[in-house]
Amino acid sequence: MFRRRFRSLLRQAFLPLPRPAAVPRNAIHNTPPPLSPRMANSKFEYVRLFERPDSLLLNTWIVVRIDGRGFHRFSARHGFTKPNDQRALNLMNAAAVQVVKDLPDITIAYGVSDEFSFVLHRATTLFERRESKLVTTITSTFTSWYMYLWPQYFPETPLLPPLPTFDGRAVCYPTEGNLRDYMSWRQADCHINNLYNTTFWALVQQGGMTTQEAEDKLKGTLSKDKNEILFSQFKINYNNEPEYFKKGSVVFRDYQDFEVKDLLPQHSKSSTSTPKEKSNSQLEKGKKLAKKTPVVVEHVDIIQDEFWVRRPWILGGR
Ligand SMILES: Nc1nc2c(ncn2[C@@H]2O[C@H](COP(=O)(O)OP(=O)(O)OP(=O)(O)O)[C@@H](O)[C@H]2O)c(=O)[nH]1
Ligand SMILES: [Mg+2]
Ligand SMILES: [Mg+2]
Repeated sequence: MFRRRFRSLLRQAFLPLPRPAAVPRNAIHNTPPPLSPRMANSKFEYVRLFERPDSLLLNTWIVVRIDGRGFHRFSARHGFTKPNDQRALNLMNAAAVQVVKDLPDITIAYGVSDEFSFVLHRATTLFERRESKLVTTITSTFTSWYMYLWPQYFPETPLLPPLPTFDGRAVCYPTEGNLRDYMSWRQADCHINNLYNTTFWALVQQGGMTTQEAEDKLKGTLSKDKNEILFSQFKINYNNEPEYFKKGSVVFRDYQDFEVKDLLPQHSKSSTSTPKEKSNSQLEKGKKLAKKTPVVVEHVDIIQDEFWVRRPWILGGR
């Protein structure tokens, strides 16, 4: 009796693991599968089983951030002025405006240096929220426009290889608070880098230091120290530096007040305050309105509440 049970346990322990249902034998052994009515197109179609679904989590804010590849070298090769090249920043902004115009689901974008973050509304269903499709579309649309618009912004400077390319990534933020913190993080980074770069290049260009000497001087300094160096040595009041450089660039649709009511969720008159589902015609109307609304670029604070409170459609629409 005991021996029989022991044998059966032993048998069970060595039973082969069940094969995962989704991966057919032919996918592993590279032999053509038997044709089934569902795979009637060609014997090769089974290779689709290797593709993985990559839809981003529902009901989360999607941020696609693109960043220039090797722009340290690219900017030197094309003679960008230091620390900020107005033409280069204008070109980045112009390309970003085209991306926002092309994709109405982008509610806001923020750019600094060689990067841009594009925010897709948490309700978006664009490309079924497929990560690779969103990231590659936004990145390549931006890159194409950057190349196309180059001569307008650098009429005297031909574009030289290696041509500009951008990488892209998507991150989902589950709450409005997380998204606001992300945007604040990028803008705070802009301020920190700009203060550093402004002081660094003042020491080099006006103070006659080598880049190594300037780097050594700034090592371990705080913001107030850099402000002090700028003011005492170069009579530069950092607060008076252009907002463009201090705040970066915020790109968004500038709706008029009377249009905003069409964009925000309507609350039903019943006791519950759940927003009503929008009908298809309302959604279409919203899309049309988005298409004809000007996309603007501003250099304003997005860390404090004011920007968001004054533009409720950015986070509240849909
Ligand atoms: N002179 C000048 N350089 C700029 C300007 N904007 C961006 N850059 C350069 O672009 C670089 C962007 O930094 P990163 O994105 O961290 O570095 P990267 O060289 O692009 O390298 P990867 O992004 O890792 O490929 C800066 O360090 C600058 O060298 C500008 O307005 N003027
Ligand atoms: Mg870069
Ligand atoms: Mg960068």
